[in-house]
Amino acid sequence: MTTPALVVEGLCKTYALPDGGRTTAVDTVSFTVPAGGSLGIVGESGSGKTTVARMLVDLVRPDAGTITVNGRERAPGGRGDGRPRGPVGRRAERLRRAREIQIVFQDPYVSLDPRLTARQCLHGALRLHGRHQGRAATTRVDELLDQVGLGEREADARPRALSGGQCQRLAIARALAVEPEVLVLDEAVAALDVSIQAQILLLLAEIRRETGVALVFVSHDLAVVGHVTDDTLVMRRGRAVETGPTARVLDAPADAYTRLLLSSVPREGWDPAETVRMRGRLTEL
Ligand SMILES: Nc1ncnc2c1ncn2[C@@H]1O[C@H](COP(=O)(O)OP(=O)(O)OP(=O)(O)O)[C@@H](O)[C@H]1O
Repeated sequence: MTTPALVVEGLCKTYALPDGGRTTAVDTVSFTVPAGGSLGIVGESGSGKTTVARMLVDLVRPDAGTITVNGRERAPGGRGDGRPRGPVGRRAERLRRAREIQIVFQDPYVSLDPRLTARQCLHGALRLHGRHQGRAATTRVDELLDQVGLGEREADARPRALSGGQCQRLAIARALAVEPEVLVLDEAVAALDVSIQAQILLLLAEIRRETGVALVFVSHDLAVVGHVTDDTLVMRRGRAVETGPTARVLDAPADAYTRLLLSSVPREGWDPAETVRMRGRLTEL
């Protein structure tokens, strides 16, 4: 059997509250993404999706649990194998971990450097990770631009001269420049028009096929997750309430909360009052 791209076991996170108490954001969440697989993490606002995504890329330190990429366990907080390191060693370890898992956020205008053209941004990522140099780097940048569908004009434009969809393509190319094992997309199409969303979703499916990168797709939008993932994990109040093949979870949800999420999506003959009633029954549980 091939080693899974990502194994997450018993991930927990609580945050301090101003009154001195703590709130549980993520409670014992576990999942596996096979090599080249794609997992959707869905749930309403506040269910803990972003906290999971941020723990995967070292932006939030888990209280407990393990994250294993391609059979190699990531120690919490980027400590690597636990050996003492100087600043150079710590930087090398940080970069090594970044090459395992990359993330694309909702707002590319915030995550991209406004001073750099698309081409400069990609050259910078290759240089930082020592991926390619000289002519090989130029060729690789052209390949990446082509892979995400950015042309000559966009290549020499800065983010403010690009549309939201083009910026998101650039953010995806920058993540791919690092050749990660796992790509996390945190609400990566949420801010885009529906037609642009569709283009980015198709692009991600193509990239997965071509590169074999495993995807973790965090979204509040069940329709989006339905298009790009093999498996879906549903989160409620920090816990995984249901997980399984996406088609099964969306067509025959086993959990009442998943049924509520599905019933909240407007469609022909939709009855919002029934959704409100379902929510009322669920909060009593
Ligand atoms: N830095 C923080 N300090 C305190 N509480 C936090 C912090 N970050 C998140 N939380 C709380 O943790 C819970 C989970 O938040 P999280 O952002 O992970 O949820 P989410 O499902 O991604 O929601 P959204 O889609 O709105 O981003 C929420 O109750 C939130 O208020």
